[in-house]
Amino acid sequence: MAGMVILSTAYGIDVQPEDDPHIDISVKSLHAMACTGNRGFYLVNSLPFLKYIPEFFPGAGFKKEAHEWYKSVSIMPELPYAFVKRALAAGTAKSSTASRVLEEIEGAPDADDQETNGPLEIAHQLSPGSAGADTTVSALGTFMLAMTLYPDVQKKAQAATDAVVGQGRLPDFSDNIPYMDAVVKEVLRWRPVTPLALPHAVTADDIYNGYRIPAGSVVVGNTWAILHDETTFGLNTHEFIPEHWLNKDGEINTAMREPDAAFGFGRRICPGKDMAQWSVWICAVSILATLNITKSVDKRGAPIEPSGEYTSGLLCYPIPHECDIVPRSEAAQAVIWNAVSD
Ligand code: HEM
Repeated sequence: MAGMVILSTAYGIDVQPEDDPHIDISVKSLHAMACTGNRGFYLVNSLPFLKYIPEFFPGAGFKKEAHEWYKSVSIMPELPYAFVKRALAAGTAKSSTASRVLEEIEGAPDADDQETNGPLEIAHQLSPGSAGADTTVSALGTFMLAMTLYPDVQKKAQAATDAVVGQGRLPDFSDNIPYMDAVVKEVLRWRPVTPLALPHAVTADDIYNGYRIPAGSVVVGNTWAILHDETTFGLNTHEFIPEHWLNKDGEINTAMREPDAAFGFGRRICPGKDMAQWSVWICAVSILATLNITKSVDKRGAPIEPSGEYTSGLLCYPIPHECDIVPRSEAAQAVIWNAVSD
């Protein structure tokens, strides 16, 4: 779903339900980024001369991986770019970010300037749209985990949703449900998708807390620490508590420090952050309006506890867990059937 929304908005691509080449290549590339994005994950990050050792050398397995991953990461921007170019030429392109950018560039006076508008450069600038797919999937996985582990939060969120939406329809973006806004923010805070954000480089010499940071140094924003800081969020930051984001009137507290820390920092902050939060919001609120999520039970009737474990890397995903998902009522079931048959 996340990949479909992003590829359709960014490139006007209708994703195939199965074995879609754009999704496949994004999954492979994002896996590569997840494995390599954290600074220091590979020894070659700290000892750059290691990149010159031959591939057959003991301990040089990273070079083989790099070769494989390089292929997917290079194709990822080119594939959807070629799709849009073909569609524009054939007059079949749907309106998308890429089609609009390309049309604009083609009409510009310096359209032939390969230095600034080379196809690959454009493709690379557009490509990170795929960055949103896996990150959104991870956040939705965390949402399902939180709902399984925190039934009281689930009930509260359902009550808040019912009070606005009622029983006979699915929620939509016009529904103002601050508690659900807080649930989404808490999903991104409790288990941030990129706990160490993305490494940045310092552009000019700097001094911070008495430490000299020369230009060019790599700095890593500790998203996890920022989002678990009790001086900002109050107590129990290791628990899933949407109230961390609410003021005493039950509205989103707009005075929070670094409310978007889950999306990185500075000029390179995630440009898809609004789309991401609204994508997670509409999924979460639609799920809670119609379905109950509970822990599965084993043969003896004992609840199966989710491990709560995550993968490690640049992007972290919850390890899949068992849970039971059932319609909340016959009315909810009818709403689901109507939505599916539309
Ligand atoms: C829950 C979902 C998401 C999370 C947690 C997330 C998080 C991040 C983070 C931490 C960064 C690095 C920022 C930095 O360097 O400081 C980033 C970059 C980026 N994200 Fe997202 N993201 C999400 C969804 C999306 C979506 C939906 C899109 C696009 C539709 C998107 C597009 C991008 C792009 C293009 C960049 C690179 C920006 C740059 O380097 O200038 N992301 N994201």
